[in-house]
This record gives sequence, structure tokens and C-alpha cells, in this order.
Amino acid sequence: MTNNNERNARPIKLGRISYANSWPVFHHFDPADIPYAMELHSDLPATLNRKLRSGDIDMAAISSYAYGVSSDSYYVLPNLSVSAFGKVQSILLFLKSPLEQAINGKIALTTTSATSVNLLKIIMEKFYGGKPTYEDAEPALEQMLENADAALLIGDHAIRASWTNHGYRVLDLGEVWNVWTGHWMTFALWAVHKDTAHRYPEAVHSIYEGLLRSKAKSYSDMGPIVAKATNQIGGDSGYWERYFACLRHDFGPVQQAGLRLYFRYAKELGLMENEPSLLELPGLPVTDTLTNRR
Ligand SMILES: C=C(O[C@@H]1C=C(C(=O)O)C=C[C@H]1O)C(=O)O
Repeated sequence: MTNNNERNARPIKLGRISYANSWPVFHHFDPADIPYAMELHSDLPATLNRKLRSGDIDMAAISSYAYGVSSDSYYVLPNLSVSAFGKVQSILLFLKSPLEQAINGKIALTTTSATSVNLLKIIMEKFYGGKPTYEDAEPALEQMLENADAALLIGDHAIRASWTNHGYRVLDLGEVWNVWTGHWMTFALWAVHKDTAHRYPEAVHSIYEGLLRSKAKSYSDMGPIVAKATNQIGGDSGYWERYFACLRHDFGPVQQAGLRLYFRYAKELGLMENEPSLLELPGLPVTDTLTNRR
């Protein structure tokens, strides 16, 4: 979708995670409301991570891990994230073998994730003291478990799999992280290329404000998003009300503290070279960055 009112030299490309977890930020966002040329690109998180990294898109919701490994090139859009304090219901490890065996066995990892595959490594190796082998796999539970002791799925793939009559024990990684650390976990952040932010500050700010307005509208009434989820994915409205109630889309001090700890552990385990800074998009009115902070 391209907006015709081109005041910037080229359209700003914004990446939207296709999973339901980010709908509360994107649902009411309409490029037609933005007085700058822009395009919206919907994709799975790992694809958005790659496209932002390569410069195919300018700004996007991406895996917080992907932000961490490229933080030198990006600004964080303040007060936007996909976070949970405990259970998240869509970052799930399905165990075919007992946990004691899986921690030194073989684990299949969905190719759609970056944050959660590294969170799983932190949990398996730092918390549980294991050393499994990992293999990347398309997100299809039964195929993943043909040759593995456990399988990690995220997003709508995890939700759909959790509804099947699978009979496996399931670990919710948001819950495991919270039990071991007492912290929030932030799975996704909104990032913008520093270069784009410097070249087109008004357009970037305008898109950012559109995202904040969309989030505020969603939080005032989750009804339309719950209805969209039941129609497009399935399940009943009670399920989705509980699902969205477990998620937070703010990125205040408590979420940042949890993410910094995740980055520290990732660095300790050699999953990340440096502990990244969380540098926010500059030049915003103070009220924007402080609204809804918690
Ligand atoms: C809560 C979720 O957050 C996400 C997890 C991600 C990851 O593991 O890299 C990336 C974006 C989000 O989709 C989820 O996928 O269910």
C-alpha cells in the first residue's frame, strides 16, 4: 500500500509482524493517515529481521535479539515492544522426551524466530545446565519432532500447535524466564535505521506517532482485535482475551531491565558479541516517549 502524498523523496518502508502478538500496535495503523509516502510490508519476524538488516525496509517490528546484534545501526522506537511478565502462550517448547533427556538431546528450532531461539539456549544451558544440539526447522510440530526430543515454535504457529491434541509436555518460555529471573521478557522491539531517521525525521516521527495512536486505540478496546483473531486464526474470544491480556506493548523501565538481563546472558553464552545500548529515536516531544510508560 503506497500513500500518494509524497513529501519525502522515497516511500518509507515499514515492516509489520504478521503474527497476532503485534496486532495491538498495527491494527488501527493506516498508511492513509500518514502525510508522507510510505509502504507497509507484512512478514514473519525472521524475515523482517533480515530485511531491516539489509536495508530492504527502513523501520520494523523485529526480534529484540536482532535489534541487539545490530544496535549500532538502529534506534529503538520508544515505548513499543512485545513483552510479557510470565506466561506468553505463544513461545512454546513441545517436549517429546522428558526434559532431563531433552536438555542434552536434540531440539528443533523454528526458523521464524531470533529472540526465542536464543532465550531457549539461555534456559537450556544457563538455567538447566544442559548442552543440547539444535537444528533449524520449518515450523511444523510433527515433522520437527520426528528426529528431535523437543521443538520450539513461536507466534501463531505455537498457538495453533497448542490447540492440537498433541499429548506433549509444553514449556512456556516467558514463564520459565520469569520464574528464574523475576523479570519481564521483551520478545520484539520496533527499530528504525539511524540513516532513515536522520534523513527523513518528520516522516519517521509521523509513522511512529501513528503506531502509538493505533496502540492506544487497541488498548482502549481489544474487541476488534479479538474478533479478527477468532476469524483468521480460530479459537474462541475468551482464549484471545486472555492471550492479549498476557502481552504488553510498552517498553518502559521494567521491560528494559528484563531485556538488558537477556542481553547480558546472551553475551555470557557467546550468543552476542556486545551488550547493546537501547538508544531511542531522538527528537521526539517528551510527551510521546513518556505516554503509557510503566
Ligand atoms: C510473543 C512473541 O513474540 C515474538 C517473538 C520473536 C522471536 O522469537 O524472535 C519475534 C517477534 C515476535 O513474534 C511470539 O512470537 O509469540
